[in-house]
Amino acid sequence: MNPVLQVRALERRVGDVEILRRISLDVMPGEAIGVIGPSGSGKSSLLRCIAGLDPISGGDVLVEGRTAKPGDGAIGMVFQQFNLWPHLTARDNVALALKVVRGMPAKDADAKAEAALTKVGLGALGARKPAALSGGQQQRVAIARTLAMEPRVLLFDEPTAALDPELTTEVLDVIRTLAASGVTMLVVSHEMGFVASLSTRVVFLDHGVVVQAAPPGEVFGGGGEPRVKTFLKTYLERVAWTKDA
Ligand SMILES: Nc1ncnc2c1ncn2[C@@H]1O[C@H](COP(=O)(O)OP(=O)(O)OP(=O)(O)O)[C@@H](O)[C@H]1O
Repeated sequence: MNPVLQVRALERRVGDVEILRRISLDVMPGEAIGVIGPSGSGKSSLLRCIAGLDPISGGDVLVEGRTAKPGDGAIGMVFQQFNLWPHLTARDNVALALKVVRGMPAKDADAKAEAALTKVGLGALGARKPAALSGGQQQRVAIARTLAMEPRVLLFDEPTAALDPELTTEVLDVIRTLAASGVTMLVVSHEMGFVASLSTRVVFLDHGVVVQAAPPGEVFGGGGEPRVKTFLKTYLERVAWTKDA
């Protein structure tokens, strides 16, 4: 089997700051890669470079063996902010790019939008505008919008960071369902339990370098690199402190 996504010696520099340093990663079809690491380690930058949103200074990003180009639809990205059009219904938000970018006839685009909304559990709410949806539902519309474009790889950058804790579960459940159905994805998240249960592999970044890329059992089960262990220890202490507070 060939990798869907190949990241080869990817570098990103801004001025003399090295944000990503020769990152290489092959992602096989159906893999769910959890990307973790300290704040500022380069997680968002990695996803943005893969999606073609940030310019790269060196290396390659290949999707199914071809250089990915921004806007070719091979890679889809879901952000922390949902970025929905407030004046459009959920269905129209999902259908817009299909009509405008893909030139799909309105009837087909609407049917595809309905199917994508159903996949994220919002089949009944397509006629609502964002203001009439919860934050979790709005993020699910954003996921449906990306799914409708049928990308080969789906990137999630902190998809629940803007949500109240009680609304994160529904979004994480949708991502879990997509992963279980074989969608190839990379997920940046600070929710370690979620990353541990979702990922086929976990990539730990620090200072723009991949410190460890291994199955979650290895990374979270005490087999981690020293830097990873320190990070997880601090994370667990913070979670325990938050629970006690
Ligand atoms: N356009 C830019 N110009 C200069 N520095 C940048 C730029 N974009 C990102 N950086 C720096 O690159 C580093 C990595 O940033 P990035 O947002 O990718 O980290 P992150 O791991 O996603 O952090 P967080 O977990 O806090 O979201 C940070 O030190 C950041 O300040």
